[in-house]
Amino acid sequence: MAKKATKSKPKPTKKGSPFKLSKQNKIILGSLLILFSIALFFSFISFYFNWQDDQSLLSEFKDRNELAKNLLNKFGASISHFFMYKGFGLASLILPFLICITGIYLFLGLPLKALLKKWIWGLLFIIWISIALGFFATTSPLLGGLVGFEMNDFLQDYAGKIGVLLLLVFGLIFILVRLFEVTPEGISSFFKTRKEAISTEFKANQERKASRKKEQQEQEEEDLLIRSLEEEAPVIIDTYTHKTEIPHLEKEVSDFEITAPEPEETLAMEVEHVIEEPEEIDILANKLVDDFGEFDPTLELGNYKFPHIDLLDQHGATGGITINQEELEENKNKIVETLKNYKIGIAQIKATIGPTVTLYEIVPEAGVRISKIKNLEDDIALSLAALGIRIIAPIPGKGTIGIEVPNKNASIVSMRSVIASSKFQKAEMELPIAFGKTISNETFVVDLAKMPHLLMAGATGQGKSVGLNAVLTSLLYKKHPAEVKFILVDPKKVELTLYNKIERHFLAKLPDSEEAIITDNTKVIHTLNSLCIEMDNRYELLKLAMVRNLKEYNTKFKARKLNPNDGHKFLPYIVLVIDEFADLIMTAGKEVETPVARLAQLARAIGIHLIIATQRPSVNVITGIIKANFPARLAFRVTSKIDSRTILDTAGADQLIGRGDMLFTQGNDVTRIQCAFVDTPEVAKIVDFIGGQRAYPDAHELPEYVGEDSGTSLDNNVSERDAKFREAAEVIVIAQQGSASLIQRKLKLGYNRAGRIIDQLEAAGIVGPFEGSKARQVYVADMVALQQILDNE
Ligand SMILES: Nc1ncnc2c1ncn2[C@@H]1O[C@H](COP(=O)(O)OP(=O)(O)OP(=O)(O)O)[C@@H](O)[C@H]1O
Repeated sequence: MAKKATKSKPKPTKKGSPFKLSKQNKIILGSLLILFSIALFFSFISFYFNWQDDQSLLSEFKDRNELAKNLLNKFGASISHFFMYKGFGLASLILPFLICITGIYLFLGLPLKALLKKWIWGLLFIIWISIALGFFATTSPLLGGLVGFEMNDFLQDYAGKIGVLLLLVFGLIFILVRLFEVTPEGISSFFKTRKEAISTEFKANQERKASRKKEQQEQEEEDLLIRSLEEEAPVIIDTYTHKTEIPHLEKEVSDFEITAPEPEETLAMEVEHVIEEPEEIDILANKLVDDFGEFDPTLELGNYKFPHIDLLDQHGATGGITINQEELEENKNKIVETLKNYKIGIAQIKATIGPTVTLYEIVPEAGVRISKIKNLEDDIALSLAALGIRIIAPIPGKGTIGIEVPNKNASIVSMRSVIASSKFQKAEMELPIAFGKTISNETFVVDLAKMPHLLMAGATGQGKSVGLNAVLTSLLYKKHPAEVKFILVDPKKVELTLYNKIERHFLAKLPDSEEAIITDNTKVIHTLNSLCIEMDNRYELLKLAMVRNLKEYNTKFKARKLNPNDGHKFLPYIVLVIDEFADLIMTAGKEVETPVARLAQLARAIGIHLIIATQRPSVNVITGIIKANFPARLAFRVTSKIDSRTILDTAGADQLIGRGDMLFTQGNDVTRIQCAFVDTPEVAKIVDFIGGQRAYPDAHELPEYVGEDSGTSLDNNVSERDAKFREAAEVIVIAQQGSASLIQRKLKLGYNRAGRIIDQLEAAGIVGPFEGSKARQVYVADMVALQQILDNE
């Protein structure tokens, strides 16, 4: 039967299991099972009364003249004979119940998972009862059935009667403890509750008696009062009589209190396990999924084709790394020689050849102190006379010392090779990024969603832009336009312009902006604030959906458990890429830092990830608050040790050789990677390929952000002046230099606000008009004059 049902399931959904039934089939199968179980039940019952008469007919099943006495005739007699006589005896009666419950579950479309447990327990019960009946009711073997009889026979041959009895007791304990969760505490608390119930009942009885007695007395008093009234006696006497009676009653009550049970020291609690009922919403969602399949966010661009690997070039690196034995030998000798000069003996040396550098792993002789080698780092590098030597003493978790020496002929790691690698292709990550290859020539793939934000730094010309392109290319190769959106900030205006072609596929922008790629500072501030609004909105949606992160939210939405009418929608990941972050921080200061820090702190759960690149990794660009929220850092070659420390918290990035040689850290370990190379024409080919396909009507729209009024009026309106106006005026007059950046620096203000204050100073006649690249003229000579002007206003 079940087989039939499984065959009738041509579900188009991607993930649906082949055993899934449609709603209609479930109702049909469910009702069939319910009716079958009823038939089974009646045949079993009837079998007990008629089995002796019907037994002779079993062999004459086909003979239509012979009729069985079983309520379901020959069918009933045969099936009962099979289950009750040849099977489990009386215990078989559980079977119709199990079948009936299965039918009900199917009929109502309840989740079938819970059934499995019922069946397992049901079958265990059947076996136990059958053996128990076989054991105890030896005179009527029909009770235990053939199975019960044979099993007993078998077990008794090996364990004897006592053994089987003990086995049965154990089975009973097992069932009671596991199924009914009976515990010694539970039993004692059951008896205690019974005891309590009895004593409460007893107490209540006594109280009832007492109150009846009291009522009687009151009645008598009343009668007395009426009588006394009739006799015109003073009322007060009766009140007294009334009162004196009360202590007597109270005493009686307090007598009962002695019989009450003492309070228990430990209160045993029975925990009732509730079988989870499917929620109304789940039933509806299951029905929707049954009828329409899971929600597919990619459906709108159902024909979208992912870029193919041939869009990327080989860059001549077809044969992988070529090993130059001579070079290896030469370097080894140099290392041994150099260390010998410093009286460091080597016990063992091993080389791992990477695409750009070779790692020589050294085990020093016993007794050599690692700190000695560490102190000699610079001298060793000098003696080896090669650029880009990095000494790792010791290699974390290995107990060896590593010396990385650049190869004479570095091989390019092509983007094509890392994209084609099985590690990337099979990566089960939300936002997989193939950065390049490690020193041991393994493809290095990480999940941006787990990072969750990335800080990139490197001096100019060391491969930062190529690195950014590698990140974007990885995501373009793996993600559908519905799943991820980019926000690209490119103050240099040239690096990321290419991506304009995929605006309507992959980019997100502010509602009123024309260009999706952001190049000016005001727009960046608006976009960052808009992203903060998006973040808050997403958190609200997550809260409503009662989930903790974007992945759970989208899974729930795909399973149609969230109603789009309540504002729910499929939420794509948003990746914000900011190139030249230093430039932005210098011009916009806190106005950029605050939203970036806020996003970095909070946006991880809701799928907004930040990638920030900067040429100058100085502390005023990568401030403490930003650094603290960017655990993943990527350093290309930088110019100084200090820069390396700022970005990685350790030296080393200053020792890199450039051209995509980089260090990546996501916590403690620092990994040296050769960044995959993807050239601009390749990126152009990829974006052309994607851009040439059908797109969404517009770029993904971010929420609208209404910024502070940036309009500048030259009205000298004192009441509308900025709160920092006076301080700014003092700064300008003291410095005798009318520049907005001075105000920005001294008062730690954002670009916009400083600009507004300068305009107000101009309106107040303190500074002159804008003069291009020169600073404005200051019209007030000193603080006294300024004081006068401001006081006269
Ligand atoms: N992974 C790499 N493999 C091989 N060569 C590379 C790699 N990355 C960069 N290069 C070389 O270095 C040059 C400069 O790289 P890139 O333009 O990425 O530098 P940059 O750090 O972005 O510079 P800027 O900050 O001035 O924009 C490239 O033109 C390329 O020749």
